[in-house]
Amino acid sequence: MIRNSINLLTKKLISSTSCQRTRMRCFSSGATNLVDVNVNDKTGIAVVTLNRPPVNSLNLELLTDLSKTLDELESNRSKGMILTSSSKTVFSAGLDILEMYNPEPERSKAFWTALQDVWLKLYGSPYPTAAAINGHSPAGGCLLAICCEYRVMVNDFTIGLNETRLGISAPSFFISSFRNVLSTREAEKALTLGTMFSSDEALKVGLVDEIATDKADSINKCENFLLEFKKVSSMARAFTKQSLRKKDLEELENNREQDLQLFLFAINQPIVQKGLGAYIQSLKKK
Ligand SMILES: CC/C=C\C/C=C\C/C=C\CC/C=C/CC(=O)SCCNC(=O)CCNC(=O)[C@H](O)C(C)(C)COP(=O)(O)OP(=O)(O)OC[C@H]1O[C@@H](n2cnc3c(N)ncnc32)[C@H](O)[C@@H]1OP(=O)(O)O
Repeated sequence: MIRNSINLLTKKLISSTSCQRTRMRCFSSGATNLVDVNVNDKTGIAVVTLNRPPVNSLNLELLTDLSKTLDELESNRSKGMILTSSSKTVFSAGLDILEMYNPEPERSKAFWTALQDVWLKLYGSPYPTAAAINGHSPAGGCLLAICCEYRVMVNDFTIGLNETRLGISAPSFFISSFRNVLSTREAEKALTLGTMFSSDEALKVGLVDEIATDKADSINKCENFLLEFKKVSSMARAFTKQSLRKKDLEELENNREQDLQLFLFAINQPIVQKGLGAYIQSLKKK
């Protein structure tokens, strides 16, 4: 994937004049409506909205749609992407726990592979990315946000990688993108404690970059961030970002099968199944 991106950057260099003239058109993410894409014709910035009520939990279908969307943005030479949610209170509840409970082997494999794909494409995207976090963002929800280069969070919600609170360790690619945002010290403290930060705490520690009053304000602030790149060569920008993230990206790319087997092994442990069952019940009893 990194090689593909570098090839793409080289092609961009060769045809940079015509690229700059290209204007992006609206497109849909595919057959379902789990991801809505809205491209601003004037700025070329795409607002990508997760749309899987009630809490945007990331199941195979949502991840597959998101992955396709990221492919389309890259092939359309997107000017930038803002990731947000159609829910009023939840950005994303993280991985769909039902994908891990009583797992069906082939589906679990496809599910984790789709998550790996999304992470590689979002974390390594050549176009600039920002998250308008308009609701709670635990675990896999936080993962999507930290893959982006900038985060604006609406007040009064929570965000964090809380896996240890659920009795598991965050997978290594979750950890590497978290450490890309926070200092190693802050990341270690938050990951081991499974801290869920309030919007204000997240701002203080640097997990988010700005606070917004509502969704529209968060999108507006993300857009302002992305528009700053108008002054910067898109190729130089993308190359710099990918160079900084290269080690993390290669770490997963070179160990995808091992990472998959670790996930399959973990979810197939009886003790994990028992814990997942209890957790699902606790969410339903709320
Ligand atoms: C838990 C994992 C344990 C073990 C796995 C073991 C090994 C696996 C190895 C590696 C993978 C590890 C990686 C994990 C990363 C993850 O992302 S795990 C998911 C973690 N997410 C959460 O813990 C969030 C749980 N949800 C909430 O806290 C709240 O729902 C939330 C604050 C997001 C919203 O609150 P609220 O608006 O009040 O909504 P409800 O709580 O009432 O929920 C509405 C319905 O949605 C269902 N639901 C909520 N979250 C999930 C989810 N993540 N997956 C599936 N379903 C979810 C909830 O049950 C309600 O359903 P109902 O309407 O009652 O049928």
